[in-house]
Amino acid sequence: MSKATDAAETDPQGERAVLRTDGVTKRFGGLTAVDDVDVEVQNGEIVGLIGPNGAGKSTLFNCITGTLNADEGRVYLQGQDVTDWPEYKIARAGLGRMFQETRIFGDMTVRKNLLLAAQEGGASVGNLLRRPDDSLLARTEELLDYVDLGGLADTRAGRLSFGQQKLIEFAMELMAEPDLLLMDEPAGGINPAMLENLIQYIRTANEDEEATIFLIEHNMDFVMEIADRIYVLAHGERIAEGTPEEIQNDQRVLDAYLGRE
Ligand SMILES: Nc1ncnc2c1ncn2[C@@H]1O[C@H](COP(=O)(O)OP(=O)(O)OP(=O)(O)O)[C@@H](O)[C@H]1O
Repeated sequence: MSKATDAAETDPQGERAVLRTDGVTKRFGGLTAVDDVDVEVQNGEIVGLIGPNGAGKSTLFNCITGTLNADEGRVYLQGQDVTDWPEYKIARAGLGRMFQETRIFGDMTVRKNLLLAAQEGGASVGNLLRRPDDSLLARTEELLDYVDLGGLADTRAGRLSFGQQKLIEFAMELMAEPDLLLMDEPAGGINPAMLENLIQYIRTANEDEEATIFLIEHNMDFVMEIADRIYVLAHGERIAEGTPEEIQNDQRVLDAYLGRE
């Protein structure tokens, strides 16, 4: 491969960013669901993505993961241009995604679910080779302890509550040691009493596991408490970026939520 080709496949600007999108645009027929959006997530950050219903948040996530092809713009993961890569290859390059619904195997034990996740995750193929089985099992226990579910390793996953299943799913994602974890409404459907715990679990993973996290969230209290920085989309456009405090005091954001644009 020539030097020139190499250069074209790397991020010309944000080498330090785990994720950078440059002018990502996605249209569905006449509707521009994501309009020229730039976002950047640095290593170790927890970044929120908010906006009213239909703002384009999920579509932007889908363009990042390769579930959808952007019509315009580029997506860089760890400085590498992954825009035209298939979804599985982007996942293997270190991008994890946690959906609102869980993908747990209900008939299997919690431990088995975690071990399977380690095998599935792209980065973890290498991990499996590097890690002896014992250490993979130890890792399972460690992650279950993180989310205070250590006692449930031998329980059938289908017997757990929705909130517990979400925590298992979170632990499953961490098994693959992603460079970046995209989370789709982690607080959705979680019992309000458990929300503080969830914030703590995500923070611990961020600090101890160096998990970099980009999350869509409708629960404002939750996202304001957990995020280092927040991006706001409305009608596909990025209308604001800043700390939770800046975002809460941004008139454009208030207007967008009140439908006053
Ligand atoms: N596959 C699709 N085909 C046609 N239109 C779509 C498709 N996916 C999304 N849209 C439209 O694109 C716009 C953005 O949708 P998207 O789901 O990305 O918004 P969102 O911010 O995630 O919304 P919500 O918070 O309600 O989940 C909406 O108007 C939606 O109807």
